[in-house]
Amino acid sequence: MADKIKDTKIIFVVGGPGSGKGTQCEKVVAKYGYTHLSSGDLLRAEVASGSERGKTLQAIMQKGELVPLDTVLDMIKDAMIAKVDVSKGFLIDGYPREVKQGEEFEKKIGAPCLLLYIDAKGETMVKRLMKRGETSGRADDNEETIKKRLDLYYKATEPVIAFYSSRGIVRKIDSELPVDEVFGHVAKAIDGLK
Ligand SMILES: Nc1ncnc2c1ncn2[C@H]1C[C@H](O)[C@@H](COP(=O)(O)OP(=O)(O)O)O1
Ligand SMILES: [Mg+2]
Repeated sequence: MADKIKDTKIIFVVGGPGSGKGTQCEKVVAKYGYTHLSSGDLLRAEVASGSERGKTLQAIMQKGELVPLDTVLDMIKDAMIAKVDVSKGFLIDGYPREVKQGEEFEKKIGAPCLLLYIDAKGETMVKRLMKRGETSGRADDNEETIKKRLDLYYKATEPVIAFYSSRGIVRKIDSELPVDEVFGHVAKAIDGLK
């Protein structure tokens, strides 16, 4: 795993809930053929499977809390292993949620070459999530859980950005702009990779 991963780009996509991570990742997949792994989507798939593990996860996610570190990391790692032979790069969307998750990822998988920091204002994220909640069917897209997710984002995830900034791999993307303009900046950051 470690050997194969060495030649594959790993990009962390970090931002608050509703900032537009998933939207931008889809566009990166279309243009660059990277593999998009959303930690939230992986977890929701586990919930949908109806497994015992899924039931435990659902209760945690419904409260807007973080699921245990090892669970998410194992799921991401399995998904990466499944794709490593055919993948030009990996977009790790919504992970790390806290500095410790980043450290564990690097120990078990590898180092990111870029962190895309998808940045939107708190009020913008709430607005987008409330709108998404009308159709997403996501148990956590409701006002009460959104508030908890935002609080946790500011407390746990913003330190992740500071942590990787010191390494010089963070590109801050203004996600208040229209989707295509945001993507213009995302593409520039990816094109800048060696
Ligand atoms: N730049 C942008 N302008 C307007 N709406 C946007 C946007 N980026 C995303 N959205 C919309 C699409 C979704 O309904 C909602 C949340 O986007 P998302 O990609 O699902 O966010 P995330 O994956 O970060 O939670 O906001
Ligand atoms: Mg998402």
